[in-house]
Amino acid sequence: MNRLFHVPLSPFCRKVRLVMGEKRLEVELVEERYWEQDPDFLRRNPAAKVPVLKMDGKMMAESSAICEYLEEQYPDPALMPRDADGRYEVRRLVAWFDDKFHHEVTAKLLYERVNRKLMGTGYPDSSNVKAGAKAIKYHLDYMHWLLDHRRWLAGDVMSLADFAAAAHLSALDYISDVDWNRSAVVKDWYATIKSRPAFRAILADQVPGFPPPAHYADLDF
Ligand SMILES: O=C(O)/C=C/C(=O)CC(=O)C(=O)O
Repeated sequence: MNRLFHVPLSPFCRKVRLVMGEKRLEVELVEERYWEQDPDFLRRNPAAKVPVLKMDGKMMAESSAICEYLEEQYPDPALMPRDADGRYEVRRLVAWFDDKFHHEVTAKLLYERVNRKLMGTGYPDSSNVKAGAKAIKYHLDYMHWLLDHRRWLAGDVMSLADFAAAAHLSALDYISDVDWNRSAVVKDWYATIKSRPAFRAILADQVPGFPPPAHYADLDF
């Protein structure tokens, strides 16, 4: 059985779960308190980060490397275009969300609150939370601009870029800082991707101290 060492609200773990769900790959989830640096976990990933996927006797780390491995081993349904330009655009946007969006928004809004609570490292820094709340507007506007030109974030077909973005936004949903009324096209894109069967398990996540967002109750699969 495939096994994913993860943290429920980590966007990087969510991205891998979404890709595995879309490709209908079964996986057993094991919650990992990676910040405790347990020696067994460090043996699995000396970088001490989640996600770590155990699959076919291998231990794999780094979410984008994992997702591209899954894409090559299980190409159906495809989450990367066949042409070089299309693949470039998907990779650019995955990096946008996992790097720029992550540092400007997820780390400031979500990690500042959730990780400090989980790890017991004190109270959120309000200047970080304010900076994250300002930055998310710019990012939602950028997504609006992309979706005004294309059906999906990286082009006319759904791709890994959509799952990378949705992984961050679905985690942020737990702290209710996303103004879904800022852009109707972004709201529609989110509703569409969230209705994928791959999202089911993630939407059912129970995170102690962070009840599921109220609007999840309206979802109908
Ligand atoms: O697997 C990745 O792409 C990245 C994982 C991390 O950066 C894990 C963390 O250290 C974090 O979530 O901040």
